[in-house]
Amino acid sequence: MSIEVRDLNKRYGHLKVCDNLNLTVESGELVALLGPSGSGKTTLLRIIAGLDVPDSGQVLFHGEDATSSSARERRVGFVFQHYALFPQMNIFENVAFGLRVRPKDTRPSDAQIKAKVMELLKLVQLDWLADRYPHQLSGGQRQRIALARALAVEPKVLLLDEPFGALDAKVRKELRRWLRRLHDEMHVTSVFVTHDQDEAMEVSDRIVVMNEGRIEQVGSPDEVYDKPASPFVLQFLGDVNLFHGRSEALYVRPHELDIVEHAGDGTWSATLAQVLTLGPVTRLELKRDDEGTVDVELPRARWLQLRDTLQLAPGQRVHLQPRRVTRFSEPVDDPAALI
Ligand SMILES: Nc1ncnc2c1ncn2[C@@H]1O[C@H](COP(=O)(O)OP(=O)(O)OP(=O)(O)O)[C@@H](O)[C@H]1O
Repeated sequence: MSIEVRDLNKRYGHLKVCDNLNLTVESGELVALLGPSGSGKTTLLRIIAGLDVPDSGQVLFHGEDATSSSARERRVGFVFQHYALFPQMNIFENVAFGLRVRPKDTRPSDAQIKAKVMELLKLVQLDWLADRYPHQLSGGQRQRIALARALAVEPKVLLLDEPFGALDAKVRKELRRWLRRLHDEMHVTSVFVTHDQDEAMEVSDRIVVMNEGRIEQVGSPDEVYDKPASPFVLQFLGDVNLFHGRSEALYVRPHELDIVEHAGDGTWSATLAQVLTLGPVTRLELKRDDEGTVDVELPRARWLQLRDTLQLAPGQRVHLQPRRVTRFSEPVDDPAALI
């Protein structure tokens, strides 16, 4: 089931939350809506779901106008950040719920419901928890059950709003990989809201980067990272150093800078201020002559080699060689304000 959004607009008072959005999600794709808080991701997701009505524009499901059809008619499944499982029902009944409340003529038999629920619980690898109650599960397990429950009614489209937002970093990471694998097995067209660029990069086929109600760029994780369409995208997808050229802004990511022994064409000079070891990576903070700072990230082995050969220590002058520079002609006054 493909999804198409055409010329979509939505305002809350004076605030344009969806500003003429156009987007196509292909059948079977997993797409992330990525952007800072307030950029309109959830509103767009809710409009796709049929939970919110746009001021103008259309939502098409499989080429057919669905703008005025209800969430139920659209057959979408949801998973939210704080998905409330029914506390008084055990896990089996939570997953079975959507099937049990179907009208009589389309409701499966008890045996069919049992088979379907157990199949889904196996799919999310939690069939051994069928008799437990939600409060007896960890947060990560609850989100997996929430997903099984959403899938029970065989949705044509799966919509996930920060589904792992409330979980700790390690569990989030595990669930991301797990969601990717699950999607590869199921191929349900899925749209996934996140403000976490690593999550979007790791899970999705394509990323839609949003900012202030507009779509800044749509592309594969590699495309948006390697060929950002705007300074906003570049800065939102990771740390970056900004240098001002004559008529352009030059951006270099910390890991795209190296330290070299001699000044040369295209090198910059700065003073080493701090050295921080972050596992396999060493992060250097340097002071520029214009009072700004530059961050450099080196593999730890490279740092140790440089430190020993160049006798590097805080206070020392060093030469920086960028491996890659991204240029935008628009000068940006305050890049921090964009994030
Ligand atoms: N029902 C509403 N009434 C008024 N304003 C709203 C309503 N829903 C959302 N907004 C505003 O619209 C803007 C976009 O909200 P939305 O939830 O879509 O953003 P988001 O990108 O999902 O942000 P977050 O990551 O914080 O959830 C915000 O400024 C929000 O305050």
